[in-house]
Amino acid sequence: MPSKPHTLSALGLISRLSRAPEEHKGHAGKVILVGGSAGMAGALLLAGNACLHLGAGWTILEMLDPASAHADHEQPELMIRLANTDPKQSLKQSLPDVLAIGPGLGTSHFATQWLKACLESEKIPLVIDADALNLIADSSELLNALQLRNQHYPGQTVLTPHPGEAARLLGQLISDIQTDRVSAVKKLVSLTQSIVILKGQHTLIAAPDRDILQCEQGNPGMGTGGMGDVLTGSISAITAQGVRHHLNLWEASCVAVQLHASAADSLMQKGTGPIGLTPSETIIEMRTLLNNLL
Ligand SMILES: NC(=O)C1=CN([C@@H]2O[C@H](COP(=O)(O)OP(=O)(O)OC[C@H]3O[C@@H](n4cnc5c(N)ncnc54)[C@H](OP(=O)(O)O)[C@@H]3O)[C@@H](O)[C@H]2O)[C@@H](O)CC1
Ligand SMILES: Nc1ncnc2c1ncn2[C@@H]1O[C@H](COP(=O)(O)OP(=O)(O)O)[C@@H](O)[C@H]1O
Repeated sequence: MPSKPHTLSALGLISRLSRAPEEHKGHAGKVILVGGSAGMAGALLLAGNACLHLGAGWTILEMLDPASAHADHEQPELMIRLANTDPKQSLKQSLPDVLAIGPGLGTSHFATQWLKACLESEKIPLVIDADALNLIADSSELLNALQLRNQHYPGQTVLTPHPGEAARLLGQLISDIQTDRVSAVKKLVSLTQSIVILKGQHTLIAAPDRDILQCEQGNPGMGTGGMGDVLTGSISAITAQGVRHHLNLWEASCVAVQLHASAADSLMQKGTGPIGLTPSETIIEMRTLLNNLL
């Protein structure tokens, strides 16, 4: 991998998501997103809303918090259910095209069981975010399971750490990560053998045997809780459509990162931000940009 990253330029791939007249929801794929423990249901709802608005055929939320596991009247399209106490069995029955775990997941024993089941799941794309990354940082058993998954199914797992999560994974300080982000993303790839999206200003995307790419879009208006959850839902939706529209997880991740940051820039140009720019507004702007680029 060269030390100077190339510029991310992935929006041209969006035309592959164009829909033929006969297509139905089965062609857009089924996504299961796991997270939403007590007090953090919003994180999973944001990821779910992004997934729905970016085009997944079915969006299913496995919500860990019983008090939040009910239909959302604002967004009844989301299939929200209480996370099953037998995650392995649940995943076997649901047959998702894409799995994502982390937004608002927490670090409970139940959260760990779900993460284990996701890491041991069959060969489907897996997005790992937020607390799921923190759990891996704290457990050599989970890290081994992640490495093993990548040995069996290379290119099927993407991690989306912000600098805080990256620091925990590498056992470094956030300041070390930010001083040399290219070196940090290389270390994360080497440690996990995954596709890695190191978020923050000038997000980096890297993977084994690929050039490192740097996103030139984005702005500090994106510094609002929930913005990363939107990215997780977006990667999942684009990957799910990619299964039948010839976009792999790497390509879908590149598209989602650039679309996410470009939507935030577009909103800022219109005066919706940087101050007060919300993740929910960003989802709707991403949908508009995506449809304009088909
Ligand atoms: N509506 C909801 O329910 C929401 C729920 N959420 C859920 O909350 C859970 C906790 O997740 P979290 O990310 O808020 O806290 P955490 O992992 O402790 O890291 C924060 C620290 O990391 C750093 N840092 C981050 N970005 C950085 C950057 N660009 N550049 C540099 N540093 C950066 C920074 O450290 P500092 O610089 O302050 O030392 C910051 O303080 C998780 O499950 C999540 O899904 C959220 O999604 C929000 C919406
Ligand atoms: N100054 C910035 N410039 C560009 N992008 C930013 C900036 N600050 C935050 N972002 C982006 O916003 C998102 C924040 O994600 P994250 O920290 O995981 O949020 P949360 O955990 O609250 O959902 C990431 O995509 C990150 O790249």
